[in-house]
Amino acid sequence: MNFAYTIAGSEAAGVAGLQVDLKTFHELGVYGLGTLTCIVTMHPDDDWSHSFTPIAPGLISDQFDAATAAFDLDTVKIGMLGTVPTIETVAEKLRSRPWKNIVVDPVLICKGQEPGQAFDTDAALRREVLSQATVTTPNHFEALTLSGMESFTTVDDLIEAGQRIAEHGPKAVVVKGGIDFPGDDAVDVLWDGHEATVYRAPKVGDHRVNGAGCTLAAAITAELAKGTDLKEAVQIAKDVVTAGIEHRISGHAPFDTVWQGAYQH
Ligand SMILES: Nc1ncnc2c1ncn2[C@@H]1O[C@H](COP(=O)(O)OP(=O)(O)O)[C@@H](O)[C@H]1O
Ligand SMILES: Cc1ncc(COP(=O)(O)O)c(C=O)c1O
Repeated sequence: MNFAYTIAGSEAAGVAGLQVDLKTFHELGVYGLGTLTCIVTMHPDDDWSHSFTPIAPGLISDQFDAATAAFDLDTVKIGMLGTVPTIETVAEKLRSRPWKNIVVDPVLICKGQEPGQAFDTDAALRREVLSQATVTTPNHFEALTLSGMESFTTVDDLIEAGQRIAEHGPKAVVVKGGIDFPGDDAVDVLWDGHEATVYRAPKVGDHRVNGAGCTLAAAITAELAKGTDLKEAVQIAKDVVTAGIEHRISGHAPFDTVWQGAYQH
C-alpha cells in the first residue's frame, strides 16, 4: 500500500483543504491520512464571510506523532497553516524525520478573502516550510508574491517565476497560471531546477473553482507516493483537476467546487 499524508485545514463545506486532499488521494488509489491545522468555516447569513480557527500547536504535534507512528510515511502535502505558531510547529515536526517528498501548497489566502489578511504568516511560511519543499505549487497570486514579479503575461514569465521561487529552497516549482493568465488555456509550468515543462488545458468557464489548487497538489502528492516521476505526476494531476473542473459541482454557496470523482484512469 502507498500512503499519502496531508497536513492541512478543514473547510466547512468540504470544498477545499484536508477533505479535498483525502478525496483526491482515495481516487488515485493511495491510502490517505491527515493532520488538521485549522478550521475555516463560512457564515451563510453574513454573505458567506469566512472565519478561521487554529488548532492548538500541541494538538497538531500529537496528530503528527500518531500518524507517523501508525504508518511508514515518506510523502507529505502541506496545505493551509495560517498562523506563525502553526507554521513553526509543522516545520519542526517535518525536520524531525526523513521524507522523500514534501509538497507545499503555499496557501497565502483562500478564495473570497481579501489579500492582506494572511500576510503576517508569509515570511514564516517562506523561512520555515517553503525552504523544506521538494515541490511547491503556488497559484497566480502566490507566485507573484513569492517571486516578487509584477505580472505574468507570457509562459516565459511563469518559468521565470518558477526559477525565482526555487531560489527560496524548493527543488521544484509548479507555477499555476490559472484563470488570470491571458489566453484560452489554463497554463501551468513545472520548473524542476533544470528545465521547464508546460502543461495546458482549455479553460473551463471564467471564474475560480474552489478546491482546484488543493486537488492539483494532492494529486501530485498521491502520484509521487506511488513512485511516479515528477513530470508525469504533474501531467496526471493536471488531467485530474481538468476533469474535476469540467464536472464541477454547484450547491447553495456562491462558489463551485471540483468533483474529484470525474477522472478516468
Ligand atoms: N477555469 C479553469 N479551467 C481549467 N483549468 C483551471 C481553471 N481554473 C484553474 N484551473 C487549473 O486548476 C489548477 C489549480 O489552479 P488555481 O485555481 O489557479 O489554483 P488555486 O486553487 O491554488 O488558486 C491549475 O492546474 C489551473 O491551471
Ligand atoms: C482550509 C483551506 N485550505 C486550502 C484552501 C485553498 O483552496 P483552493 O484549492 O481553492 O486554493 C482553502 C480555501 O478556501 C481552505 O479553506
